[in-house]
Parts: sequence; C-alpha cells; structure tokens
Amino acid sequence: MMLSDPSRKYRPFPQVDLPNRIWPTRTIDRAPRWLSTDLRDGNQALIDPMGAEKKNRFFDLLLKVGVKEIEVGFPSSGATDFDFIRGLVDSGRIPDDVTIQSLTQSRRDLIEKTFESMAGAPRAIVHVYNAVSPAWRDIVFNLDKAGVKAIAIEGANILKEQAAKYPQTDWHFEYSPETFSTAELEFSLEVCEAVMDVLQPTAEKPLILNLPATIEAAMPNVYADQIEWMCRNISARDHVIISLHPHNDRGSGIAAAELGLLAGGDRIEGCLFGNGERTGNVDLVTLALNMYTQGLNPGLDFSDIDEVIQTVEYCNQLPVHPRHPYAGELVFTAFSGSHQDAIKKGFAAQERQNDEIWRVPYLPIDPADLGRNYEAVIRVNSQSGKGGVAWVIEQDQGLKLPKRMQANFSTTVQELSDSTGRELTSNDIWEAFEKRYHLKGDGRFRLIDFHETQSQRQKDERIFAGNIRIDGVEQSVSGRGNGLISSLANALQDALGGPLDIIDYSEHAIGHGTDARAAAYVECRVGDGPILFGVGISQDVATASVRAILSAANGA
Ligand SMILES: CC(=O)SCCNC(=O)CCNC(=O)[C@H](O)C(C)(C)COP(=O)(O)OP(=O)(O)OC[C@H]1O[C@@H](n2cnc3c(N)ncnc32)[C@H](O)[C@@H]1OP(=O)(O)O
Ligand SMILES: CC(C)C(=O)C(=O)O
Repeated sequence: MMLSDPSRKYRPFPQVDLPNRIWPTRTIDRAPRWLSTDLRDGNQALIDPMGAEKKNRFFDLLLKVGVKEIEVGFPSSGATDFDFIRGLVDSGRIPDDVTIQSLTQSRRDLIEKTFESMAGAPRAIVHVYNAVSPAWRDIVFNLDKAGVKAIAIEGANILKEQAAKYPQTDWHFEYSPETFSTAELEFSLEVCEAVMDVLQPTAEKPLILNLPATIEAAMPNVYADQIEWMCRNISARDHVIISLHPHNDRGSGIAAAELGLLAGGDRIEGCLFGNGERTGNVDLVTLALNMYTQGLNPGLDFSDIDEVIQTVEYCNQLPVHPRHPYAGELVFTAFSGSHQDAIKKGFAAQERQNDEIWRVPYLPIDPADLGRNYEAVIRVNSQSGKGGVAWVIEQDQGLKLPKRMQANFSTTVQELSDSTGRELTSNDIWEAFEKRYHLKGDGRFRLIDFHETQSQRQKDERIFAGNIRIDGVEQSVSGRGNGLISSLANALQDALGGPLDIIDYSEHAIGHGTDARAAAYVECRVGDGPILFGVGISQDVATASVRAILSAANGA
C-alpha cells in the first residue's frame, strides 16, 4: 500500500553542486556517436533472449539503419552469444565502417572469453564494467571504495594484457562505472582516472568512458549536471569519449540523454524503441527523430519505419506501443474533429506554400519521411468532425466537398458512428455518402439521357430536354433557362411541386488527363423547403451537373 508519508521510505535525490553550469545555454548541433546495445542490454532483458537467427536479423537491421557501433553481446554469458559474435567475425560480414563491441564484467575469465570471441575482427571494442555506487559496494560486492576501485584497475590491466595477445585486431576500450548516476561523483571520477592511468588513452586512441544512469533515479537536469561535472573534472577530457547510457525508470530517459548531450556527452548507448532492462534503455529512434525534427541529420535512417518495427517486434517478441513517438501505429492518426480540421487545412496550405518547411498542425514530422502514407492520418469515429470526414472522401474518392456540404454529410456520419459505436472505415463512409446523395440511382429521379440546345427564340436562353425516370416511370421533361442548371431546375418544377432555387454550384476535375472525371456539387431548395445538397460525377461536366441536381432533388 502506498504510504501517506513516503519520506519514511524514500529520500529525495541530492542536487549536484554546479552553480555555473553551462549546459542549459547550449543546443544540440551535431549528431552523437550512436551505439546500439539491442543485442546486449536489450537482449538480456527479453523473456526469451534472441538466438542466432534473430541476432543476425537484428544486426542486419542495425546496419541498414546506419548504426556504426554495435554492442553485439555478452560473449562470456554462454555459447549463444559467443558463437554469434565469432560467426560475425569469421564470416567477415562486419562492414569496414562498423565496429562491434562486447560487454564483460571486470573478471579475468570473462574478459579472456570476451577477447577470444572478437579476436581477428579488424577493429573491436571491449567494454568492461563494475558498479561503483554505495548500495552495490555494500550489498553486491561487500567491498569498500578501495576494493571496488581495485576491481576496475584489475580489469583495465587484463584489457592491456589481452590486447597484446591478439595484435591482429585494433582493440579499443570502454569502461563503465556502472550505477554512475547513483554514485558519488568524486568516487566515479577517481575510479575512471585509475582506469585511465592503466590504459593511457590518447586523443588519437581515446578511452570510451560510459557514464550510465543504470537506474534512473533523478530528474534529467541532475544527470546533465553529473555529466557536465565529469567533463569538467576529468584530467584529460580530449583523451576520452564521454558516452551516455540512460535508462528510463522515471520515464525521462530521452530527456536525460538530450540534456546529457548538452552537458558534454559525445556518444549515446541505447536500444531501438527503448527496449532494455525494466522500463528500458533510452530509445534511439525517438532521440534520432527528435534531432531530425529540429533540422539536424541524426545519421540514422528510419525512412522505412514499418520495416524497422516489424524486425524489432519479431526479434524482441515485444510489441511497439501504438502511441510510441514517431513510430506507433496511431501517432499520425487524428480521430478528433478539431485536430482533423487543422491537419486537413495544414496539408492544403503545405501544397500551396513554395518551400519545404513543415507546418502541418498536430503533426511534428511528415509521415512520408518515415515511409508512412497520409491515408491513415485521419480516421473517423464519434469524435470526428466534418473536416475529417471530408478528408477521407477526398483521399479515397477525389471529391473536394464544398464546406456547407461537408457539414451536411457530417451529420450522417455522426449518426452512423454514434449508432455503431465504432470507428468507421472509408468503405462505411463512402457507402453512407452514396446512400445520402442517392448516387446509385435509388431516389425518385434517375437520369436516362438528355440534351441541351440553344433556344431559337431568345438569345441567351438554353433548353434542357431529357428522359428521366421519375417515381419509377420514364418521363420526358424539358425546361428553359439561362443555362443548363436553370433549364433543368425549371424542367423539374412540376415533379418537385415548386421552384428549385439554386443557391450554390461548383465543380472540379477528379484526376488528370484522359481519365479525368468531373464532380459537380449543388446546394438548392424547393420553394421554402429545407436546404438540399447534391453531387454528380461523370466523364463530362454537363452530365455531372445534371446528376448533381437530380441527386439534390432526390433529397427533397
Ligand atoms: C547493468 C547491466 O546491465 S550489467 C550487464 C548484465 N548482464 C548480464 O548479467 C548478462 C550476462 N550475464 C551472465 O551470463 C552471467 O551473469 C555471467 C556469465 C556474466 C556471470 O555468471 P556467474 O559468475 O555465474 O554469476 P553472477 O553474474 O551471479 O556473478 C556474480 C558475481 O560476480 C560479481 N560481479 C558482478 N558484477 C561484477 C563486475 N562488473 N565485475 C566483477 N565482478 C562482478 C559479483 O560480486 C558476484 O560475486 P560473488 O559470486 O563473489 O558474490
Ligand atoms: C553495463 C552498463 C553500461 C549498463 O548496462 C548499465 O549501467 O545499465
């Protein structure tokens, strides 16, 4: 049960004493080095860790996305990881510009196994870790600070020794003071310096110092302070690459990574869609696309986001949430009326503007950039409005309904969605449209044929003469007017029992070239009856106009 006084059990996280911090004044103006740890930190958190087939598929996906540093596993954990990594090396299928990395505890037998797994690769990173924070010192290792520091120093010495044993590989090293974000900064620094003393990194061959938020325990500004503090206090800043490894226990892994970059981080370790221990590692997809939407090329390519999702879901056997930033199935979809209206207007404005700058309301990124189409952007349910319904009709049928007709049809859709209580498909909407405006010849009036001629009697007078099925009986009707529309309106007067007043008429082409068709819309009323709307579609404009009037007349 939750405590009424949680301070009995939990302590607030201490702030970092960094009065003149500069990270809040910075912006992210370049992409970091990316390391995917999907095949290690992600994999170790799966219900069923990946086997060789899945690991290979994931590896190929990472190459396709453009990740250049890949933590391929924990080779001392067992044969699955070891054999997969050896297989990668032996098959020679690691591209020249890609470096593999493996993780190991700071223990001789495990480090030796790790070297064995990657020996022969042109270039490889061995990543050694040991936890440094008080709870781990006391509880896991039962060692004091000196004892924990000794684990790191010993590990670094073994790294040097093993690298010398396999000179054909260009070895690089990464050291993680695991649990960095919950440890005393001075102690993390002391341990990192001790590792640097052993490994003697240089600007040409730097040591990767990975500063993980192994468990996210504070707000992201605290992590940024910790990173800036380390960057300022490390003795040879240009001899180390500062790597960030945020987890997401408080749900602010992305923010921590971004603020950590402002604070001096050079490299990010994370997983696609944020898989990983507990609530996950930081999500590389979101981070990269956050940069992209600020106009910065992140260096990772998610042009086919659906393929990425498919592969990751298959390999991890975990779903990507439908509302996952940028990627989820629903993140580009608006159901609600005012959002749909704004998006529809936004797309229209986007077409009119003469630059590429993205300004569509409610959509932070162009779905097309991620290989998504616009069809699913607007979906219709009881929360939808006329703009959304009109969008669906326009996308599917090419009909650009006049505004008042949108409102007219929207009432039909509203009734339908209220009565069905579910999302309406574009098929549902089109069927309702055909029914409402009698497009299938099911009303009182149905056109058989017609012709329009110029009056001999009076200049500017047109004559409509046609055969129309009225109430099931074919009849010849004719009427005179100053154009096709008014002459037809007059021709129908008797059958309608009053004059047909045309309030508004418009038309447009559907499609281009020889396949183009015409759509005509009419708003009218019979006498002082209710407003009627009609629509007609045909290969030629005149027939479309006649059909539009009959469609409206059918509503009378
Ligand atoms: C934050 C992270 O994600 S760290 C990465 C975690 N990933 C994994 O653990 C996945 C792969 N791990 C494994 O397959 C196994 O744990 C192995 C092969 C690494 C080790 O297996 P085992 O030795 O059988 O077991 P186990 O992991 O429980 O070892 C615990 C021992 O290692 C010590 N240890 C733990 N971490 C470290 C470390 N980084 N450096 C040195 N010793 C360590 C513990 O103190 C403990 O010592 P004790 O037995 O004297 O108490
Ligand atoms: C081994 C380290 C980098 C780790 O995975 C963590 O701290 O989360």
